[in-house]
Amino acid sequence: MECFGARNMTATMAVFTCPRFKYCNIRHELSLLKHRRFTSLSASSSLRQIKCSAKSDRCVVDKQGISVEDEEDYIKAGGSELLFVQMQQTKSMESQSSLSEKLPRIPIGDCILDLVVIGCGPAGLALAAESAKLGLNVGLIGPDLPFTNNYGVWEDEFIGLGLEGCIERVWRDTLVYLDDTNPIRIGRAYGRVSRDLLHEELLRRCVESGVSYLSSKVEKITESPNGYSLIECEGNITIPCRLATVASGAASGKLLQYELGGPRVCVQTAYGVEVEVENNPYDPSLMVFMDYRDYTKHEPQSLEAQYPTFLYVMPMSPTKIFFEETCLASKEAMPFNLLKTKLMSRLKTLGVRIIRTYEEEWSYIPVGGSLPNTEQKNLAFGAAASMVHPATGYSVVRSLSEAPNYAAVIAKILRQGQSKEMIGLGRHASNISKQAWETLWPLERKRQRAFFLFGLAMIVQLDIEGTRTFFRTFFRLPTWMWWGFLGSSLSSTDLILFAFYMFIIAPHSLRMGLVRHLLSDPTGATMVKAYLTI
Ligand SMILES: CC(C)=CCC/C(C)=C/C=C/C(C)=C/C=C/C(C)=C/C=C/C=C(C)/C=C/C=C(C)/C=C/C=C(\C)CCC=C(C)C
Repeated sequence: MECFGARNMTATMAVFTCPRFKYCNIRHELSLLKHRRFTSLSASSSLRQIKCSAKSDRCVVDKQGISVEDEEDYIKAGGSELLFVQMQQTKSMESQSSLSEKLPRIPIGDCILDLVVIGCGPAGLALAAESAKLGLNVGLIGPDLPFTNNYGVWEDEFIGLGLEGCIERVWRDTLVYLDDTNPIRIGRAYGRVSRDLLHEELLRRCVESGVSYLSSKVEKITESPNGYSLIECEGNITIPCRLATVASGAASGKLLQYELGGPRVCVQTAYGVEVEVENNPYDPSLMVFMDYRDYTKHEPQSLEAQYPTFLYVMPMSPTKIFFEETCLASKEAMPFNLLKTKLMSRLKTLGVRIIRTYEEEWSYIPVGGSLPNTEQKNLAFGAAASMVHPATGYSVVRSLSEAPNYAAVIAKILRQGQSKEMIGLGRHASNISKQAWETLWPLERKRQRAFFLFGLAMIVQLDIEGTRTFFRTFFRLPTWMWWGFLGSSLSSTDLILFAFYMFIIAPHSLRMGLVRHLLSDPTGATMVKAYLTI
């Protein structure tokens, strides 16, 4: 059982995670909470949260993405604003196999693993499997948790990864509504990933390639006198390895260092429900990527109006629908109760009547922020390596598609390192991780990211009308441009073309906004600098 604290938050604050909620013991959690002295939680609010947390899976980070497990230590370190990353409720994950049952246990003793991957989400499992396939002796460490997210993907991208078998539902076309007139037809099939099938598939790859596993939480990574990484886990277990890669999501700050003085972290927040409804107004054969129509007509000054949100709709059948009210990005996290209120009032105006709720989902995705410090020996992958697309919040496809190449580079540097160790240069060999970091974040990728961060900073300052104008222009770009933008496949040169194209087709107000933003926002100067760096 792990326990996390939070304060300065809205009514539903993060409390703890419970690996497999069926084993929860509420009394035990209460005493843990008291022990950890979460002074800012009143008894009644704790109780309410414990009840809901007994069915949830959450984790706390501060604004820098640092995982916080002991509030007192955190306050001593000068932290103040804690936020939770993600919370899932009322979901059934029983059908997913447990990693401990399927994978052999990491041998504890003198054995030195080639690579330890920390974190058992899609990025961690994919990297562990790909690395072991190349002959490395790979250990995976992290809590044995099921996948809880509802991932949505462009079908073509998942086919490209050979993972089409994990898509549970495909919509042949996708719509974007920006106003009450005709929706934009995207002309691209979208799919909902079955979290159970994806988990099974990635686990199967780990089993086949010989990954070993330890269900534990990593406390810290240190270095032994002979240059090995020591993965210190709870319960005084230490696993030695030649290289460690942290893939435990956005809250991995405790195990990694990030560049100082980078752009601030923004947040994508969403509240979703999978429900049985009456009067579904959406065509069940089409997925709605973004419905930015405003049904609530909030006062311009109201809090609701300050956060432009859209509805993301996946009709699973004519009556069973997944609705997610989403705030694409904001400087401060949009309170979840507000997202829920917005969703319910939108559905009411649409005439949708909920007759049964199957699932509820809260999603918190930090976007933007700093890159990991690429001088450090420990590597990172997935959200821990800042691989989340800053302007969309998507990351799974990028992690899955980059895993084979990243694994190949890790295997190569470990082989090079091995020959140096053999001739006695082990400890003095130059930082063997540098090549891997450069594979993940070469200059070209940094330029692209600087461009995305500029776009993100632009989006977060737009009001609802500005947002609609922005996306009306974005979706009028040539298809290859906006497809490539969303899939992070445009080169930095393509992105310049993209910017000029967008500028040319944009209405006057947006053009002025783009130029103003370029000249006045710090991300504009950073982007120009990144483009000029060779
Ligand atoms: C659970 C989970 C995992 C999740 C859930 C949540 C959700 C539902 C989500 C969803 C999401 C979405 C849908 C998203 C989407 C997104 C998008 C579409 C985005 C887009 C973006 C765009 C952008 C940013 C753009 C940009 C642009 C730019 C930057 C431009 C620029 C230009 C310029 C600069 C110009 C200049 C010129 C001269 C000066 C001449």
